[in-house]
Amino acid sequence: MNLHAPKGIDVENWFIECYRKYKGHPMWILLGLYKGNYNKFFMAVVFFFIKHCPVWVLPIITANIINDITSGAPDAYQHIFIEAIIMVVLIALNIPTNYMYTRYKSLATRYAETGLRKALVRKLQQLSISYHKETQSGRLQSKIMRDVEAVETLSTQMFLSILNIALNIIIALAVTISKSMVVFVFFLLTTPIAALTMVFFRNVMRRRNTEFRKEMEETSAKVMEMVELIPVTRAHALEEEEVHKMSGQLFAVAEKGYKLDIIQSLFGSVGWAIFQVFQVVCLAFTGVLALRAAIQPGDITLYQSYFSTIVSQVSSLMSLIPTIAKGIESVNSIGEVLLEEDVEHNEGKKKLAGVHGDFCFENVKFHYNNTDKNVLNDLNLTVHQGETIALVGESGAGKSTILNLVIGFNFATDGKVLVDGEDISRIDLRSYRKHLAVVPQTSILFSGTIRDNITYGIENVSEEQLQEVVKAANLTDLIESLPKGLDTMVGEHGGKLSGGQRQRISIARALIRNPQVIVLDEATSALDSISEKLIQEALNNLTKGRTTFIVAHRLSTIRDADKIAVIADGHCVEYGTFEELMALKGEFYQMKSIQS
Ligand SMILES: Nc1ncnc2c1ncn2[C@@H]1O[C@H](COP(=O)(O)OP(=O)(O)OP(=O)(O)O)[C@@H](O)[C@H]1O
Repeated sequence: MNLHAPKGIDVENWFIECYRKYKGHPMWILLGLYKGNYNKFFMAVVFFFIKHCPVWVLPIITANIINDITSGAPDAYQHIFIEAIIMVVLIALNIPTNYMYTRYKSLATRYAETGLRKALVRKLQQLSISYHKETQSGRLQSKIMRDVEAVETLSTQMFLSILNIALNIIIALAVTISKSMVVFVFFLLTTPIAALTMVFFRNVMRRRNTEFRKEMEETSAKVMEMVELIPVTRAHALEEEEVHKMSGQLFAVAEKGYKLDIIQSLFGSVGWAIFQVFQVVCLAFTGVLALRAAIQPGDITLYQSYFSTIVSQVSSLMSLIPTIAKGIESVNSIGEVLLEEDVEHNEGKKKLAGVHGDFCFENVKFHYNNTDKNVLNDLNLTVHQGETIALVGESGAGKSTILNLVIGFNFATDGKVLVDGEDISRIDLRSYRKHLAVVPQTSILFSGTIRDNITYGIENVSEEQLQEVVKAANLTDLIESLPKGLDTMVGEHGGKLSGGQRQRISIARALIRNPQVIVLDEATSALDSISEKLIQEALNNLTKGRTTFIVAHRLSTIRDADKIAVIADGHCVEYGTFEELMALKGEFYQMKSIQS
């Protein structure tokens, strides 16, 4: 395939620059997206012109042939023969030129489409985690797929459909002017009325169609709900009531459908009839002109055909308006992401060759962007290399927020978080995170094999290394019980595995990176004692000798931790070992008593 980047252009950066440069001018942006591809568009236009020739030439040749017949000239046979040959050649040319037209058009638009999607994908990878938390993933997905497609449609409409329409109209009018000024004026007067009438009827039908579609969508949602509710309905013996409720909805759809059928048939036939009446008026008008010898009889078919072309092209042009509006909306919607400034900046910051694992929170204050309320308030905490610190506290106390500061997803709004004495906000986070592993509360697996999920992002992992990690994460029994072992597909989001198994794969993923720092948000879901033991052993292997931050829920984790920090009101209210805090008989002691 010849789908390659235009020479000398860094497409992804250019797209962002283009959006910045032409902000607020979607049509310029649209043009800019095709930089480097204009020659392909030009070629597409040339081939389009050739391929489309028969449409314009056929009415002329038909008229000429009729005129030849009616004139009874001696060389009429010869003329008919030559004109037929010209027509056949033009028709035959349509096949190769159509191929060339599609090829050039597709190469230009598909490349821009892919480039735009790639620029969006890269931008999503750069945007801050806060941005992603605040933005619905469905909306972002729709921008990458649907909006880019709408932009592609818009380009095709703007550069080719409109060109097609314009050429059709211009050529029809030009030929008409060259042959008869009277018919040209007739066209000018009647076409707008005919086209507007057609658009009016088309729009009414489209509106009715939309209403019907919405009713259908609502019905389908209700059917889904009914099916999901069947066990509850059955348990309460409410089957008849449900059938009654559903049948009301089904009749409502049927009624809307009936009205739609009637209106469509009525408006469809009225629209058709009006158009035909205009055609008849045109026929009668040109017929009278032919009778008065103002035009040749054969030209009647030519004008009939051009009149029909012009009216349908003008109404198509009007129908394009909603698609164009939707496309412009999509150009802007993509810009919202490409121009978003909430990105992680690493350029020029200190790159870390290694991480020792000492952390220090100095008077850290933190509030989320969308609120002024401090979640962390003068938090002070020191964690030494190799220590495991368990963060405990009530729900909403700020434990996960602390983990986010350790990962560098968020930064202190006041105070400092130091990593090996270096302010984390001055560190190139990509270099820092190479030495960090995160085990989230809900293990995130992707559809692929267990092996892919464990080695995610790491190349050249030896089989011995992998086996070691599998053993340390307590996965040996699970892997051996599967016919395909490590190469078993885990299903979408690891759906074929249990929660405990997914968690151990997450732990193995962390282990294989051999990190110096571990960030662990323990799962809150209850596990049976065997599962809990397997995970605890795996965790012990993982955290050994590494600085570990744990949001702890399990008694065993809290006991094993080197230090426990009790978080309340945004700061650390108690700090010490399990025994020390129990002896203190303070907040931690109370929490433990309630849990017990
Ligand atoms: N993105 C956000 N925007 C605004 N407020 C947030 C955001 N994320 C968390 N918060 C708020 O910050 C506070 C601390 O949340 P955090 O998730 O750190 O608590 P937690 O101690 O981890 O709670 P849990 O144990 O329930 O997970 C809560 O009041 C929460 O509502």
